Amino acid sequence: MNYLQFDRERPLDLILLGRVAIDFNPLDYFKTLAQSETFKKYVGGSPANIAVGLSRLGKKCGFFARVSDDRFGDYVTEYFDNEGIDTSRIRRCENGEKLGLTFTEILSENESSILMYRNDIADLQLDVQDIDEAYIKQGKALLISGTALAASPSREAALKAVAIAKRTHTPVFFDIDYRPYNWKNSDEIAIYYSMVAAQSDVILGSREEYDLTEALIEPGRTDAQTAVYWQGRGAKIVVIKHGKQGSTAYTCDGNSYSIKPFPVKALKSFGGGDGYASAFLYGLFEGWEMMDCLELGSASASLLVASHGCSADMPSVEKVRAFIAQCKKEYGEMVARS
Ligand SMILES: Nc1ncnc2c1ncn2[C@@H]1O[C@H](COP(=O)(O)OP(=O)(O)O)[C@@H](O)[C@H]1O
Ligand SMILES: O=C(O)C[C@@H](O)[C@H](O)C(=O)COP(=O)(O)O
Repeated sequence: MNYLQFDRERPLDLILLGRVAIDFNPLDYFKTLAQSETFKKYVGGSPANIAVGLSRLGKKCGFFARVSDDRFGDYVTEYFDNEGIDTSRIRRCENGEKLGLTFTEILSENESSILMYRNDIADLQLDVQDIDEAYIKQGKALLISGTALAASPSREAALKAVAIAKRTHTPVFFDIDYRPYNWKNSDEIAIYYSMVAAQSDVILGSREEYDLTEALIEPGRTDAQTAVYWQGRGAKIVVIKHGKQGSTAYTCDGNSYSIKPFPVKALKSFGGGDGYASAFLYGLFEGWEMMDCLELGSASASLLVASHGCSADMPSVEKVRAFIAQCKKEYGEMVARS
């Protein structure tokens, strides 16, 4: 069943709004951040990773962002150009704001953490004037990354993009993407997350992220209650992720579909969410059955947690399919589905 109607005439598949940043992942991992001495640089930022992921899967992405007016701004923009992402709406900051830097710590395969440098941050300078209807009308869907709601002027820019998307019948995807940095308090998180969730067609988040979103409405909901509530406000698909336990997609016809991670030797515990989102959304654009969307998402997530990078390790469709086939051969057809 197709839960979403995409206008196939529009040239861009997904337009994303949010941060483009830089990750520094330790090459001498399984040590503390203090002990690690050598880091590899990658383009990062959850929505940037998703854009790269979707591009590698063959979809055309555009991006609303502000980046620093320096060599790192050049670096991320050139990287996007090389990946085939449209950078016509990526603008430079005018007052010296800097790109976000994320240093990661990989202590063991399931103990990772991230340390973000986000003061005077470029991505939150996205302005209402950067958002134009003509561009949004070129996209089959718009993705809002929740961190863009943390402060003005990016907050208003994101809300303007959602308003235009609604008016132009552009489906809205909301990746809640909670990062504690830059938020002032939990009330603001709940207010702005719930405002965008109520206008979204697809919502993706962890249980913790839905708890933050629902804090002023009704704390302590179950996953099923969460799904029913947002579907009552128009969501067609509500995806709730539980890390290594797997994830469930609740669809507006009252069904739910669950998937588990594909078995893999993990290297780190971050990056899975972005691999998952890009491959799951790819399946939606292709009009696949929900279980097939989840399977591709979960398999891509497994490949990402087994990789050193995030953006740089986003797989092609062929690579994910080969991985799924290999797992089914080794563990049986129902691997991840049972
Ligand atoms: N150790 C792991 N092995 C395999 N897959 C994993 C592992 N940890 C997470 N994943 C996959 O990554 C997905 C997203 O992870 P999760 O922690 O829920 O979100 P996020 O990365 O956005 O915080 C999970 O639904 C799962 O498919
Ligand atoms: O989102 C960021 O700004 C940092 C990411 O690039 C980072 O690599 C990461 O944490 C990925 O997160 P996840 O996919 O949500 O686990």
